[in-house]
Amino acid sequence: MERLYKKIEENGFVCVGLDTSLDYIPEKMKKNKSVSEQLFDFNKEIIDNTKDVCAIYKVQIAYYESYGIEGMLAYKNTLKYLRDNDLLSIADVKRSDIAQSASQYAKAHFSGDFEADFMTLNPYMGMDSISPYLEFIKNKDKGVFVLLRTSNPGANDFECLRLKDDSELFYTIGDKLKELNDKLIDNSGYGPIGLVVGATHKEEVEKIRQRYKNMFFLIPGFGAQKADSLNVYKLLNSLNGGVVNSSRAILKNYLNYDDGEDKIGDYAREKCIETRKEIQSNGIL
Ligand SMILES: O=C(O)c1cc(=O)[nH]c(=O)n1[C@@H]1O[C@H](COP(=O)(O)O)[C@@H](O)[C@H]1O
Repeated sequence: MERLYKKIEENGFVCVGLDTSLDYIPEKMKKNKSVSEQLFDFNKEIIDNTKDVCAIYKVQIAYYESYGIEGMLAYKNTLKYLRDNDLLSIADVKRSDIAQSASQYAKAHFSGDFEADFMTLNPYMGMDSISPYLEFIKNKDKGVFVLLRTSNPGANDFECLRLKDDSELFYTIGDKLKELNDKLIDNSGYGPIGLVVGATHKEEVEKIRQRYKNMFFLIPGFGAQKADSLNVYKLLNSLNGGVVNSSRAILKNYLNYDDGEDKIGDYAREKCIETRKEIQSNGIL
C-alpha cells in the first residue's frame, strides 16, 4: 500500500481500467496481427501515454478470458509490461472459493505468468475464503480489494439486506475486514486489505469513509457509469485514500475526435487528466 500511496502522491489517484475489447480497437491498428498482439498493442499505447498521470492499472480479466488463450496471452503480456516498467497493477478477478482453492487463486495471480500487485476478491463465501491470500500479502507485499458496496444497480439485492439489528449486511463484512486490516497498517496509514466502494450510491459515502478510515478504497463508477464527482471526492479521504477507476471513458475517449484513431494514447491521457481535475475541483467548491 505504501508503493501505491507514493504513486498517488506523484501522479494522482486515477486508476486506468484496461477493460480492453477488440470492439474498441480501430481496424488499422489490428491489421496483420494476432488477437493477443491487437489487445496488447492497444494496452501498450494506453499505458505509454498515461503512466505519469495515473496511479495504477486495473486489468479486468473477463475481457481477456473471453478471447481464450490469445486473450490470456495478452493479459499475461500486459501484466509483464507493467511490472517491467515499475508500474502497479490490480488483477480484477473477483475471486471467491474455499480455502484450498483460494490458495491456488492467490498463487495464480500473485506469482508466475499472471502476477499482479493487487487482486479483487468477493467476500460472500466467508473469511476463510479471504485468509489464504494473507501469506502473499505478508510475504510478497501484495494487497487485495474486497467487494464492499459495488457500483451496479443490483448491489442492493444482497449487500444491503437488513440484519436483525437493522444494519446492512455489507457493514458486517466491512467490519470483519477492518479487523484483519488493522493488524497490517503500514507507514502510509493504510493496510493492504482494501475495499471496493462504488461511487454511484450517494447516501452512504460519508458513513463508509468514516467507518473504514484506515482502509484504502478502489472506487469504480466514475465515467461510463456516471457517478457524481462529489461522491468520489468524499470517498477519497483528502485525495489519497483511494484510487478512482475509469475504464471505458478513458479507453474510448479517442472515438470522440475526428483524428482519434491516430491519437488513442493522447486522448486517453487527456481523459485521465480531466478525470483528476474534475474530482479535485470539489475540494475548492
Ligand atoms: O471491482 C471492480 O473493479 C468493480 C466493482 C464495482 O462495483 N463496479 C465496477 O464497475 N467494477 C469494475 O470497474 C470497471 C468499470 O468500468 P467502466 O464503467 O467502463 O469505467 C469494470 O472493470 C468493472 O468490472
